[in-house]
Amino acid sequence: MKLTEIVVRHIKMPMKAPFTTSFGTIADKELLVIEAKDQSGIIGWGEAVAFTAPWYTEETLKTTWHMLEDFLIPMLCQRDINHPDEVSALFAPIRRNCMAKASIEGAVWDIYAQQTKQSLAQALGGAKRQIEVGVSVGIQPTIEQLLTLLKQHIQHGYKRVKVKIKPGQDVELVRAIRTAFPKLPLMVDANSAYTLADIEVLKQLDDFDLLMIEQPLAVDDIVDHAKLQRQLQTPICLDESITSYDDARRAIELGSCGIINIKIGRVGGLTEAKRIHDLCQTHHIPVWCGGMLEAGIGRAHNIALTALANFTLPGDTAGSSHYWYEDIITPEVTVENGYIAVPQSVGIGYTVNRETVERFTISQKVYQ
Ligand SMILES: O=C(O)CCC(=O)C1=CC=C[C@@H](O)[C@@H]1C(=O)O
Ligand SMILES: [Mg+2]
Repeated sequence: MKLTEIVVRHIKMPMKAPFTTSFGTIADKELLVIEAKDQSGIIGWGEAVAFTAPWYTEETLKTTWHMLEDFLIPMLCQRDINHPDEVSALFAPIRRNCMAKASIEGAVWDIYAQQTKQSLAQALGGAKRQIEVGVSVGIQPTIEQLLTLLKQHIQHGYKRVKVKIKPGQDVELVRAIRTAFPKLPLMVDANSAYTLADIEVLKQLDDFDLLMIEQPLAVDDIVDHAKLQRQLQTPICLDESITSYDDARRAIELGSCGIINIKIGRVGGLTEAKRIHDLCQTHHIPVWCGGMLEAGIGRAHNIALTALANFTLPGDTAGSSHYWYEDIITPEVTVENGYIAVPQSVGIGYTVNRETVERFTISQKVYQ
């Protein structure tokens, strides 16, 4: 395939409920929609998931667009590609900027799946017909509001719930949840809010039968994560620390985690996500698919990836209506009894609704 035209659209979508973390609140999600066309007219879709500020990783929506415009699109446009795996090899000389790379690589995978008349899940090697999903809950103003929300999610059938913790809002918060929901499959995400000095607090979390503790320590500290894991019974799940196959390899070798959260954007694309999945499978490390409050295109990519066998834990890919009044794909992603059906039609398996995308578009640019 040869990409002959790429359209980048900056869109802004109002969220049904703002998502609050210790770094701030996202009330409207801004993202880039990537539309790539090959020489035969097939269109593939990708989504750039970086936030507008660099608190989760160093990338932002603006840096993503800069990387696409000045480096990645010129490297890719008009070049002959036999398989999407070649894209990450082509981008290898560019350091990091994983979300920028993943956005356009995802569109190439979509085109490839259509060319080879497979669903994206099949093209990746995924055989699951349905995937188990959980939900991630942002910080709530009070514990009562959090418990009310959790009750709704449990009634909705989500297979597990993830809540945010930070120093001062941890042990007692988890105790309150456990008291209200003794059997709830529950995990916590700290987004790097702790250091090894907090080990006594983190050890107390072992009392609550948590599925895992996500990213307790610094992003670049797999050594301290290994020290912490040796003292905890609860598995550590790494999120921000894993941006590549090699990060995962080192973390596994050191014993820094028992579980890995794979986000396609964070690791630079579907090819790298699949490599990390395969590596973890070999080492008996279960994985699950993280979320970046994706619109429908990113959500479709997450679903396809999760169809791979070692995604044995429910991910954060909740249904479209959990986030959006209106998603940009038809049909929207729906969850039934905690499952999403993996589309079997060719490509991402959902149709991008151009009218909706245009309504949400702030600016756009065409590259040839
Ligand atoms: O997409 C979702 O619903 C999951 C969102 C989510 O939990 C996160 C998204 C981005 C940054 C974090 O706050 C958090 C995470 O770390 O996984
Ligand atoms: Mg996380």
